[in-house]
Amino acid sequence: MSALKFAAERAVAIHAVLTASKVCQRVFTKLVNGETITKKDKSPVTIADFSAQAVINTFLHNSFPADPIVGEEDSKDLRGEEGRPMREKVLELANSGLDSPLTEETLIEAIDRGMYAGGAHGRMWALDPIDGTKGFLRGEQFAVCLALIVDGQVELGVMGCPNLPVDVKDQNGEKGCLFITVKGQGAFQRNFSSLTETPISMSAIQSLNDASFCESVESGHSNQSDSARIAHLLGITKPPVRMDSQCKYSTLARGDAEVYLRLPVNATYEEKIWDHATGSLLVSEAGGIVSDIHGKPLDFSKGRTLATNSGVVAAHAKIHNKVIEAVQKVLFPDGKL
Ligand SMILES: Nc1ncnc2c1ncn2[C@@H]1O[C@H](COP(=O)(O)OS(=O)(=O)O)[C@@H](OP(=O)(O)O)[C@H]1O
Ligand SMILES: [Mg+2]
Ligand SMILES: [Mg+2]
Ligand SMILES: [Mg+2]
Repeated sequence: MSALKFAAERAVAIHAVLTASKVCQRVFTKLVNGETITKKDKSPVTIADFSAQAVINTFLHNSFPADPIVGEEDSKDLRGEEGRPMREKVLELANSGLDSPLTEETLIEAIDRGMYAGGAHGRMWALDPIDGTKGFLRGEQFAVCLALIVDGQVELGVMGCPNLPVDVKDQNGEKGCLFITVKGQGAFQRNFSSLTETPISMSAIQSLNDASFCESVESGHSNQSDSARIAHLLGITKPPVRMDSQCKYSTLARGDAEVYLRLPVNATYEEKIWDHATGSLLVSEAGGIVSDIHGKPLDFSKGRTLATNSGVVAAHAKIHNKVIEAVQKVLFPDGKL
């Protein structure tokens, strides 16, 4: 019997994401105070974001040296005298997850291997070393997200969610979930503490009255007043589940919520491919449909951003159409785009 497609990539991605997730957990328990810097776009970045990107890029490079990587972070703020204090901490942390230690030079090289421009041809990895950095800093949800994209199609995704309860019904129980998906092979959940993978699928609710929807904690990332109006129109009565990061996608994929709305807050923001690659495949392999607010599939072939899409709407395949109709009614009441 031949091995399943992308078996080697799957194994490497699992090991890389799990190792990076544990590095992030170590950072959180040790610090975090005073270890944050802010990029020009005002988004926070911590020593954990850099260390996780260095660790994952190193694993990828060791196993698939020809594969380019589209990673969120770059080493600009770690360079020179100014960057020294942060660089030294990142080096120590990254090396805590690696068998062969990096030097300052190879650390910078590893991080900057994530600067690929993306595009429609060939293989590439998309990496968000910490998605939901704000959630990470608050001690809430964040996710380490890695995806393999081939010719513009997401083929594989692995997501580490260190703070996500293994069982939604036991919020104080064990935390730390790994989600794994390969196109055509389904979606799976594993606990950090166990090797057993369990298939997951979305819940097929009978009526939207029973549905719950997920959205960002940050109102600057998704328009929460529009989503409240859409929920009302759909007859959704439960309050929104506000959660940081791509944990929203895994929450849908394992059946804990039915709809994910990410509604543009301004006309110029382009969603980043690393913010959606892993999560969108998880949801579609678990029985859902992921599109933009117009019902158009997300197009990962346009470079580092989803330049031709606007927002995100994810829902069970049976109700996705209805959700898009409501989104359009609320966002474009005159039928004009
Ligand atoms: N204006 C705007 N609109 C939409 N999205 C934006 C915007 N600005 C930032 N970002 C990206 O949001 C990523 C965090 O995702 P979430 O909003 O789901 O989580 S959170 O509520 O911010 O914690 C966050 O990812 P990380 O930087 O990896 O945390 C950003 O890439
Ligand atoms: Mg960021
Ligand atoms: Mg992100
Ligand atoms: Mg990030």
